[in-house]
Amino acid sequence: MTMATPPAPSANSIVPQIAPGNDTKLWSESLDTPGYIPRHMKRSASASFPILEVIQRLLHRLKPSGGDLEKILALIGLYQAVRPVYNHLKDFCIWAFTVQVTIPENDPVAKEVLAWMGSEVILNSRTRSAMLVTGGMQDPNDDFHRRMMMSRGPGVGIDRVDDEVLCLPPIGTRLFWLGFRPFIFSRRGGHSYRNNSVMAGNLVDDSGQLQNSLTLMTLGWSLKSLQDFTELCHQFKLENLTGTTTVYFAGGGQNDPYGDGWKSVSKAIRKLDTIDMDEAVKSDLIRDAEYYYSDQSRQFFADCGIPYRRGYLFHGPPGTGKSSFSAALAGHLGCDIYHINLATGDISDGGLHRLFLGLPRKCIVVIEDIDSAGIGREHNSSSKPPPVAPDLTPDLQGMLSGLPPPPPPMGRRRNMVTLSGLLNAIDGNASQEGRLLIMTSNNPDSLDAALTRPGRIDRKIYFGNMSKTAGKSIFKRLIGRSALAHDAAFTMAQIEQYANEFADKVPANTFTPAQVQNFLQGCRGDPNKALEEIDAWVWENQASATTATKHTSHTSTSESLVSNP
Ligand SMILES: Nc1ncnc2c1ncn2[C@@H]1O[C@H](COP(=O)(O)OP(=O)(O)OP(=O)(O)O)[C@@H](O)[C@H]1O
Repeated sequence: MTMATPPAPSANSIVPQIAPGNDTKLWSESLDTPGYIPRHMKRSASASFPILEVIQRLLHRLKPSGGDLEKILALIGLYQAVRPVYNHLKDFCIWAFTVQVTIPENDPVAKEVLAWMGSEVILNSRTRSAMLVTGGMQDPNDDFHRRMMMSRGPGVGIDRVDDEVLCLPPIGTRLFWLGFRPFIFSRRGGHSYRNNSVMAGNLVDDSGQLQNSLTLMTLGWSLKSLQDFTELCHQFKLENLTGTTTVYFAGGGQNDPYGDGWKSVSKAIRKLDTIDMDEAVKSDLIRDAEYYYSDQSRQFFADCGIPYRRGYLFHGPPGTGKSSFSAALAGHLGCDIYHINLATGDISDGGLHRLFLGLPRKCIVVIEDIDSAGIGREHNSSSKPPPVAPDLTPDLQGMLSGLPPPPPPMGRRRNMVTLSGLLNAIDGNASQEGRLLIMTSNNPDSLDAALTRPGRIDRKIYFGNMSKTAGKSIFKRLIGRSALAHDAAFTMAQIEQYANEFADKVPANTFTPAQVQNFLQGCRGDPNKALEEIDAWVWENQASATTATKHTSHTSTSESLVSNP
């Protein structure tokens, strides 16, 4: 009798794997159990979601009985039912008992709020998160920026003197108190541009929330307390930012497709006495600007119903101090300066209008090199159409004269701002009042008369080449000061004499202050080197300077188109 032996399993045959410690019966039972998850799948799920592992272990330890499970499920159900009620109640309370304001982050007010929050809340409390912003240190003696630096933060020992590291509130929400009043500050970031719409130049996401913005909320029924808070932030900036001017540049470019933001940087104030120009013209202009911002003048504009605006045109060769004087004037008046460069070609009419809408009431706006922005006479609808070939038939001539203007030459971008767009932005009905507009130009004759008419431009000031007096003063500033500070061999009287000699050697009204400044910088504070090398420098540069400035060889002059009221 032979016993039938079961065939030995071959290496390729499929044999059910039995987990160690389980017998075959258990294995086959569990396979039939509804909802059973094989162990290897559990393991890979736990590896992907470690939280599942934690929950599984917790449940295993608690071993909830059927009753406990019911209670847990009931609690979850209750939470789900109560949550919408709670949300509605919360929304109602917010609506009924609080006031809030939203400020786009590119608005100057937002910068003031962020600076106050950074200094008074973030650095003054046991904060656990902050946003650090690095920028070039403009003035190492600037007290405000040192106060805002991380070195002052609790427990942080960074003491950087080369770079400025500002500590600002991070994205998120923060509660703080001003006296007995609670405030909620929220800072919202931005997402991709793709799914956003634009509202008044700002990005809005799908839920209607303004991106890159700040929201301030407090208890009450009137916005007064929030207005008071923004005023406090403004005062804080004025008190702490003494010695600096905030310079804003119109955004625009690949990273800012709407081109409507202001980017800012803090700079040490340039003093007016470092600008060399005709003293009479300079002081007349300063008096005019001071008067414009006086209460008396404000009242005059209001009483007469005249829009409260003033405009200057600074013209003259490049490097004669137009931009430098504008910056110094802003520092003198204690206001910020806003630069717009239309020649870059990436600001549209709409973008320019929004830029002007975002200006504060007291500021200086500089539209640089307005002639090179391509908004000349050719854009004026009243200007003559370009001549068409006389040998064409009258029909063809008529067709050609109606064609749009030809594309700009290769390498030059077509300007996106039109003359009417510019005029509308600077003094249209919706345009902001209170600003002092300065247009700078190297070639004012090419400007459209509409742009420079009285009311838009109230004063034209010519910035010319360097006079003898200016030559003396620039020598004393760039060479004399440093020589006196570092070399005891020099006396004031000697420097005065050297300055006179230097001024005599540089032909008057021939070179721009920028050219002479460049030469003197190369002398590294050495008066003897400056006097030794100036003759050769003049000889080398005079020919080109004379050709370039043949028509512009006189110092600053002022033409008052409209006298100040
Ligand atoms: N009148 C001046 N007094 C003192 N410094 C001057 C003067 N003019 C020019 N400079 C110096 O020359 C440099 C260029 O000056 P700035 O940019 O103000 O000239 P600009 O007339 O505005 O030139 P552009 O027309 O090219 O904008 C600056 O560093 C400035 O310090």
